[in-house]
Amino acid sequence: MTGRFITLEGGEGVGKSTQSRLLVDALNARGIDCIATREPGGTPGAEAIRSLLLDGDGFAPRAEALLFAAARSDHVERLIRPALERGSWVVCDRFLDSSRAYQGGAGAIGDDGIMQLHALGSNGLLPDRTLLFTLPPAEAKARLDARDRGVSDAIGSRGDAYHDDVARSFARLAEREPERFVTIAAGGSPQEVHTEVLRAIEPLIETLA
Ligand SMILES: Nc1ncnc2c1ncn2[C@@H]1O[C@H](COP(=O)(O)OP(=O)(O)OP(=O)(O)O)[C@@H](O)[C@H]1O
Ligand SMILES: Cc1cn([C@H]2C[C@H](O)[C@@H](COP(=O)(O)O)O2)c(=O)[nH]c1=O
Repeated sequence: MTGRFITLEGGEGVGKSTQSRLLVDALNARGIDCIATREPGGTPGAEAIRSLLLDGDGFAPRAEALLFAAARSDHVERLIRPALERGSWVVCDRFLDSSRAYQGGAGAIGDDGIMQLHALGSNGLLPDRTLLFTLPPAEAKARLDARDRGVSDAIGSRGDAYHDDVARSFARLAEREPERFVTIAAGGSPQEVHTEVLRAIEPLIETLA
């Protein structure tokens, strides 16, 4: 029996980490073995790459895309695939679609380039369901200001035009793959958004019955 692989995607500060925690707790409460993880990160090597990518001065565009793909490769091989193979569900805060939106669409690499890296690095693993959270930029900014008090990392600190492009790229991906993506308006309370998350995941839970 293989587990299910769920990813949470969207721009900065839309509530992915909050919803990841609520979802994992809800699945565990239903008796479904489930782990939470994140990208870039999730294994010691990938967390080390995360620090290089986000805490330093940044990289040239191709090096940046390769580093995200390398972190993902280690994460998939050492954590995600083994968990799925033993039947555990995996909830991942960001995955491939972040690379497609940030480095592919908004960056210089393009979608084909990101997908080639993913085919080589992670054998093309795709999630069973991807939840795309959307929020007007001003609301996301207010949440980030309250959380981070003006401090942001090497990618979060890119300008509004870049982040607008990221949001458009995510929307295009969701439009192209409606069988995998569910878009969720993230402007309600955490509990209201969580209700929509459960609605989106219910079909996967029903496959267990
Ligand atoms: N539905 C919500 N309503 C109001 N505030 C929220 C909501 N969801 C999350 N927050 C708050 O907004 C901030 C950002 O949320 P969170 O860290 O979950 O977002 P994120 O998408 O994971 O951010 P990042 O892209 O930086 O990783 C946090 O302080 C969190 O407590
Ligand atoms: C996986 C992934 C992430 N990013 C960017 C998006 C964010 O700016 C950071 C991650 O920070 P968070 O607080 O954990 O959301 O990294 C990216 O550009 N490409 C990717 O593949």
